[in-house]
Amino acid sequence: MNTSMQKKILLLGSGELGKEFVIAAQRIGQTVIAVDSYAGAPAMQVADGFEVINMLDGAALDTIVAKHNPDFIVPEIEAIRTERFYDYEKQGIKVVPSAKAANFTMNRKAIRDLAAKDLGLRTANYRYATSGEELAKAVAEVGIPCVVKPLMSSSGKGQSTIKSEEDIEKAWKYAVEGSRGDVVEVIVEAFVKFNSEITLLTVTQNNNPTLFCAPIGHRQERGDYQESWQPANVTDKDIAEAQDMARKVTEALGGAGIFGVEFFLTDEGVYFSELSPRPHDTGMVTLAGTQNFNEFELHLRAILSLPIAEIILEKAGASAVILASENSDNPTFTGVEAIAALPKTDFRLFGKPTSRPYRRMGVALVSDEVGTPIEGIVEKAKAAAALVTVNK
Ligand SMILES: Nc1ncnc2c1ncn2[C@@H]1O[C@H](COP(=O)(O)OP(=O)(O)OP(=O)(O)O)[C@@H](O)[C@H]1O
Ligand SMILES: NCC(=O)N[C@@H]1O[C@H](COP(=O)([O-])[O-])[C@@H](O)[C@H]1O
Ligand SMILES: [Mg+2]
Repeated sequence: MNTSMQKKILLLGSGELGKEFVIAAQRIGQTVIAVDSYAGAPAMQVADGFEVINMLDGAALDTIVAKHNPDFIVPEIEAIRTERFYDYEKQGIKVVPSAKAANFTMNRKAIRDLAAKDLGLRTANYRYATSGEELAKAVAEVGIPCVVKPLMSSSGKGQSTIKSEEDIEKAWKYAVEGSRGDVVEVIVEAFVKFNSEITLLTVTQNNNPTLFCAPIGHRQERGDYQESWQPANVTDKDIAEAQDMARKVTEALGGAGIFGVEFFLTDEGVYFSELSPRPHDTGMVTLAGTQNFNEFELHLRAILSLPIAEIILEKAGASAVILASENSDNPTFTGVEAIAALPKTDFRLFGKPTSRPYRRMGVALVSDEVGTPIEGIVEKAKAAAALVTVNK
């Protein structure tokens, strides 16, 4: 029997999250083939091999799965022909965290219906629409203000808030343009007036109990995260409620790996929003050394069925994004010396070969002793990120 710990991992999606995952995997001798729709993607720069394909093309996926015959398939983005995953699972390949988890979260409808209808979790009131007319009817039902999102999108792409009836047509067009898959359908959610929002990193394991990280707070603009911090200030009651919901939804999806479960905290209690069956962008704060294992190391350990004795909060920390402002085929950075000179501060530049307005190109990371007021750490991270400029 081959008891080699060295496994072959096919990573589907090769952005900044994938890059850190590959680095974690390389450190313990794993082999990773990184896949994305363009060459030179961040994770490809550190992987053993790479493939450039359209991951929504099932035949193209089949070809590379057959070519590499991996032990594990690790999805890193949502827009993948995830229906194929059920077959790969039948062939004996481990899909992470499970074919069902990747397939259900690719489409907001599947995961929202599972959470709200099957599991009875508290969510914003919602409807679906497949045309501008249906959207107008849906908006009338959920009420204004409301949020419109393509069923297949992430990082806020195609998302807008309807504040009056005049916004409906614009919201429909914007959602169709921002949709990533081939599905022309949107979800309309009642706007939740939350006090704050959190990501609860939840680690499901093959032979051990589910573990939770300290909650991560974050602030979003245009549906995309700007700063995140850990630990977030959350009452014990809200934590218990969020953990209970995270446990229910991750159990229903199955498999082993890290999940980023997103919640809104309101005066009426905790609302489930959505989840990533993989490391979460707001979880990049763990790269500041806030925990004994960062979110990428936790994902890897769970996948390989390596025991995780405990997750310890070792530092308080914050991350702030470094965004591009223009299109460029050769982006460069200024201010790197300035950020490097700051105490208790670190940074990542992802090495994305091109830039576009608002594309995330790097992240600033600040940490301090547990108990240090988190607001001050977030301000430091924002100031650090602001030192770095992406030039075209
Ligand atoms: N119903 C809602 N009420 C209030 N705010 C909302 C609602 N839905 C989304 N938002 C805001 O927009 C942000 C992004 O929404 P959501 O997480 O659904 O988008 P996404 O495109 O899946 O983003 P990502 O892939 O980065 O997680 C939320 O974190 C929240 O700040
Ligand atoms: N919220 C999801 C998320 O943060 N995903 C991360 O962004 C990359 C895409 O970036 P790009 O659009 O700049 O190529 C993805 O590959 C993943 O690492
Ligand atoms: Mg989200």
